[in-house]
Amino acid sequence: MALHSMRKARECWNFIRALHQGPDAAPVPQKDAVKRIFSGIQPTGIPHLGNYLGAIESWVKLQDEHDSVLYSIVDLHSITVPQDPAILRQSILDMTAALLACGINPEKSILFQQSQAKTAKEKQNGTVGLLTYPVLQAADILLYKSTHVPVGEDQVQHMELTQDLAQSFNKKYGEFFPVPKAILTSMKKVKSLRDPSAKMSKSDPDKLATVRITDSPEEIVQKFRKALTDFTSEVTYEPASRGGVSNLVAIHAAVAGLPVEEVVRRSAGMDTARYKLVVAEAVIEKFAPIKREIEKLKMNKDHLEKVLQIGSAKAKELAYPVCQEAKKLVGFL
Ligand SMILES: Nc1ncnc2c1ncn2[C@@H]1O[C@H](COP(=O)(O)OC(=O)[C@@H](N)Cc2c[nH]c3ccccc23)[C@@H](O)[C@H]1O
Repeated sequence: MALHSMRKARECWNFIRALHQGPDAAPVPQKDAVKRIFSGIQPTGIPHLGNYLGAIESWVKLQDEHDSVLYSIVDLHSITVPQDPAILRQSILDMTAALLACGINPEKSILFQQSQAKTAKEKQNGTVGLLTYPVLQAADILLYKSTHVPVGEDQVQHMELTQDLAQSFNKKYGEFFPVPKAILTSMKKVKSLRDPSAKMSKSDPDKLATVRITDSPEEIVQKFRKALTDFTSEVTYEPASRGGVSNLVAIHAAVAGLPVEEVVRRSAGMDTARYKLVVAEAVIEKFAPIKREIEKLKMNKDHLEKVLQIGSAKAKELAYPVCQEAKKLVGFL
């Protein structure tokens, strides 16, 4: 999300807030609410290492640890750039297959399609929330009274706006929305393989920068072989001064499930050229079963559609009373 859009959204919110200035309700301290986990991913393209280590892997753990967990395939967010309808439709199913293959279990969490889980009434009320990306994201989160949002570092600004919106609403109408907290993993910012100062991203024009879950072993080896490091051949973990090799160490530790120190210890005496192949091998091993499962799931379109239909209906059920109560508080109902 470009910074200027973020600023615009904040300006927009301040404007809305100014319009609504009236006698403020007394601030009520937040109670310990039931925990509700919520997160989302855009259906554009195959998830990459950053999505996986920064978000999806922790989503899988969280569904085991908490009772109320929702994951949204945020198709409404994806149309901020032009999308071919047939490709978008397919991408939503592909993302469903990828998330299921990564371990998202619809018995443990609600996996749903954002556009299908908006209540009918809300659609008619089409607000600024549907027009500005960060405000729509805040609406996603607040609509389910979410308390915790597992995301990568790039979403922190959006979380701050969401917190602002929740607090402002509560200040005016009394405690209603929990102020949601971001949950960040140790891999909150997986770096580009070609530029360790930038995050790994789906839209990177340099195809070698981003490792996708479904890349072939050959592609993965090629991408790591070409990963930008420095002129020191030793493998160390010094993110501030050796961003490239440290990113490889962090990825290696995460996919192998080992502490960074252990990974560094095991690579003693190895040069970075050889180490890149070790990391590539670890990533190939991690993604191989997921890749196989994606291929299997993609053959069963009916199943994928069913999962989304059921998930979207459940999400809608949770959203409806929140939406109604919010409308009552505001005076729409
Ligand atoms: N290089 C990286 N390193 C670590 N984590 C990363 C990296 N790249 C991506 N991520 C994380 O992956 C998740 C999905 O990314 P999206 O860009 O689809 O994510 C997005 O575009 C959101 N705006 C989607 C969204 C819409 N509504 C929401 C409500 C709650 C949470 C998220 C959403 C994210 O957690 C993202 O932080």
